[in-house]
Amino acid sequence: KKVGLLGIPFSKGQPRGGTEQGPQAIREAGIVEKLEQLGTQVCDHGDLTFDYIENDTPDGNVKNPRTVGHANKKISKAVSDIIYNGQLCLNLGGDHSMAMGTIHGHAQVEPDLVVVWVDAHADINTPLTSPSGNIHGMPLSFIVKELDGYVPTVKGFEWVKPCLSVKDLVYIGLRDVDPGERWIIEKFGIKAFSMQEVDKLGIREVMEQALKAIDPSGTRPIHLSFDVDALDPTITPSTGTPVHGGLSFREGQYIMEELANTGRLNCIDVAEVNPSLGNKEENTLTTETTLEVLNKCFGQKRGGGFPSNYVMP
Ligand SMILES: N[C@@H](CC/C=C/[B-](O)(O)O)C(=O)O
Ligand SMILES: [Mn+2]
Ligand SMILES: [Mn+2]
Repeated sequence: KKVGLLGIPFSKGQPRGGTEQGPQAIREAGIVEKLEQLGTQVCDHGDLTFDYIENDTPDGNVKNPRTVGHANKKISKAVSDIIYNGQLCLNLGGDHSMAMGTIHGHAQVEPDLVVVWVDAHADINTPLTSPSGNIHGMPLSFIVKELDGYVPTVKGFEWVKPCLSVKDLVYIGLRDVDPGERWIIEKFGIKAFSMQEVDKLGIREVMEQALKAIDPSGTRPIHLSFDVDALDPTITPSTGTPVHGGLSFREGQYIMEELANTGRLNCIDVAEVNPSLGNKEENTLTTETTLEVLNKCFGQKRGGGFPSNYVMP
């Protein structure tokens, strides 16, 4: 499958500038070359450009609503087109508010998708439960059908059609979940493997149970939304909301290897890389770690490999 690469240089879902430099940092780390080395054809769709709405005052406590809403409408369209063209859509963010658009867009073409959300955070606060008003903590609440009655209309989001059921969502890596989010997870029985379950069960068992929970028949398209802050901050320091006790480099790679093995990864978000946070080596560490984890989605094997045309000298 060809990979359609889409840059989403966006930061208005949270207050720290810098995630708009995420796509460039991941590109400069060599993502295209790496994919091509793995024998994957890459169609680089470039970076989206966004309109910053003038005096975008908060709606309730929701910050930058029109700018974020408008951006995600554009993201949704762009992702729909890439998926419609049969490409594996690789979205380079940008803050995690982008996932409202990427999942919405993916679902327009593949409504039977399931979502694997790898993150320290649940990102399912509603505008009324959010402690910060930052939309990168709310993307799922706008698109989950069962939350329709709990999410007030927000200026700029009139276009959003809830497109995901709670039974088609699974979390891996949670360790900083707000009360409203925990209530939603329990009330709707959302499958959630926090770092406690990762420690208790081990990553192999977590992946087995996670995939069985959302896709027991092993047939559905998978949307991976990967927030780099799911990994331990010692290996991805340049991110806006770091939380200690994260996934190890090996656990991160294992998750991606197991998702790649399904052969049904159709859309991947890489969110919350913020090159403006941390120093040069922390930036390099963050993007190199991200690439080393991400390349396992595309067939990079820790056991090694050789090109199909390899001739032993
Ligand atoms: N739960 C917090 C933190 C949100 C974190 C968002 B992130 O996962 O995309 O980094 C909030 O709602 O403000
Ligand atoms: Mn996060
Ligand atoms: Mn997130």
